[in-house]
This record gives sequence, structure tokens and C-alpha cells, in this order.
Amino acid sequence: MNFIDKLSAAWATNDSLLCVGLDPDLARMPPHLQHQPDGIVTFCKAIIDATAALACAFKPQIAYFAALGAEPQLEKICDYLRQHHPHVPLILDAKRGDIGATAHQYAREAYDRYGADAVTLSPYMGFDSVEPYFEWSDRGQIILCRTSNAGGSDLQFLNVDGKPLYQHVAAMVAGKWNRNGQCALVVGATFPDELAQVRAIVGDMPLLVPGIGAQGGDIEATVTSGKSGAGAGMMISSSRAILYATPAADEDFAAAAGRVALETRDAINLHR
Ligand SMILES: O=C(O)c1cc(=O)[nH]c(=O)n1[C@@H]1O[C@H](COP(=O)(O)O)[C@@H](O)[C@H]1O
Repeated sequence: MNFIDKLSAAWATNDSLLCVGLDPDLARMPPHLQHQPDGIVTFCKAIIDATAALACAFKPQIAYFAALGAEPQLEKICDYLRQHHPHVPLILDAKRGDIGATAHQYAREAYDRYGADAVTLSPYMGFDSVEPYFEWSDRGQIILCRTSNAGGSDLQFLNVDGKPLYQHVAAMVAGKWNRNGQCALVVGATFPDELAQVRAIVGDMPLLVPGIGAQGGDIEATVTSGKSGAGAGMMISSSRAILYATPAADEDFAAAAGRVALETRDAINLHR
């Protein structure tokens, strides 16, 4: 099943627009897991099992693994997701962006090594830096458009031919770039006005929307501004607020993650 169909099925099956971000920070994990050889795997599996019925996607962020040389643990987590929760799409958050030959290697990493359904990409090196990813015709490309951080405005808000650069990115990705019909865009929950602008440009294209939870984005404004005509169309992502829902010393971190995921999913659904 291709990325968009799998995402649409997960929206319906789990009645959820919540994407659970897997950003495992050793220092915030329960102490008994911090020094175990596969402690990150154990931590993430417990979070995954506690939230899989509530999520429309999982999004591991590769930096938290690569910084520790823990890519083999990320492989195990991705294998686990595909085997035990195959109906929930796996998004590798890597924000790649490089010339074509190098991009092809990054595509192999995301889609073949980790088996991701989709990967996050930067658009700023242009179409030929994204083109190699289309060789995997059933997989998704999620392209940065209006990011959740304050500094995103430095470039994305530059006025180009009468409109901000991020709107050009939205129009390009929804048009010429969406070669396999598997593209999506990243728009931060911290900017609901821009979320509405992007929605108006791209029709029902899925949007990955980080910025609720730890970054303080407002759920009602996010859903109202970003939902598609069918009241879906978004992967509203939260990482730290779910992963570290209890103090690190608390043994019951997975149950707390499940509780916060349930509350977040339901709060999102109130406004669909
Ligand atoms: O592409 C992303 O996922 C992303 C885009 C963006 O604009 N802002 C953003 O925070 N993210 C990612 O979303 C996650 C946010 O984590 P929390 O703030 O803990 O929910 C991190 O993994 C970020 O790298």
C-alpha cells in the first residue's frame, strides 16, 4: 500500500490525526534504561505499544540515534513497527536535502535501510535534489514548507514575486513536484495563519504539523486552520510531551505516554 493510502487508512482506523514523534533523549529516559545496551529500543517499543492504537503515524527523528551511533537501534525499532503495527505509517524525520547522486543514497537509507513509508526533506536545493526519492514510487516525501521554529521566518517569509517564499514551496510541491502523488508538506502548528494559507494552496494534500505539546502550539487553532475538506489531512506531531509525560524516575512512562496520547488525540478530534 502506498504512503498516502496507508495514512488515510490509519486516520480512519485509529480515528486519529496524531503523529507520535520518537525523539529518544537518553538523559530524559528512565534511569534503568539509560545504560542498557538496547535501552532506546526498549523505551521506544513501550511507547509504540502504548500509543499505536491512537496514532496515525510514528516519526522517529534520526539525529537522536545517529548522535550516539545508535542507528542499529533505530533499525530494530523500524523493524518492530513494521512487524507489530504495520497499519501505522513510519515517517523517518531526517530533513535531507542534497544533490541528486547523494540524495539517492539518502533515499536508500530511508526507504530500504529503515523501511520508512515517508521521509522529511528540505526543498532548498531544488527539484533535482528531491527527484531521486520518486524512484520509490509508493513512498512519501514530506517537504519543509513553513517550519515551526521562530527562525523559519528568516528565509521562508522572504517576499518573492509578491508572496512569501513558503507559499511558492507549497504551490511547487502540490504541482510539478508531486510526481507520484505521494508528497506532503511540513507546516508548524505554531503558525495557524500560515497553516490556513498552505491549506488553501494545496487542496487536500497531507500536512505534517509539528509544534503542539512542548512547543506550545494551540490544538484548536491548528485543527481549524489545517484540516482538509474531510476533516483529516494532517499528521499533528508531538514528541517530548508524550515521550516524557512523567518525570524520568517514574517507571510507568509508557502508561503516561498512552494517557497523554489519548488526551491529545481526543482534543484534536473535538475540532475536526
Ligand atoms: O519535520 C519535523 O518533524 C519538524 C519540523 C518543524 O518545523 N518543526 C519540528 O519541530 N519538527 C520536528 O518535530 C519534533 C518536535 O518535537 P516536540 O517539540 O518535542 O514535539 C522534532 O523531532 C523536530 O525535529
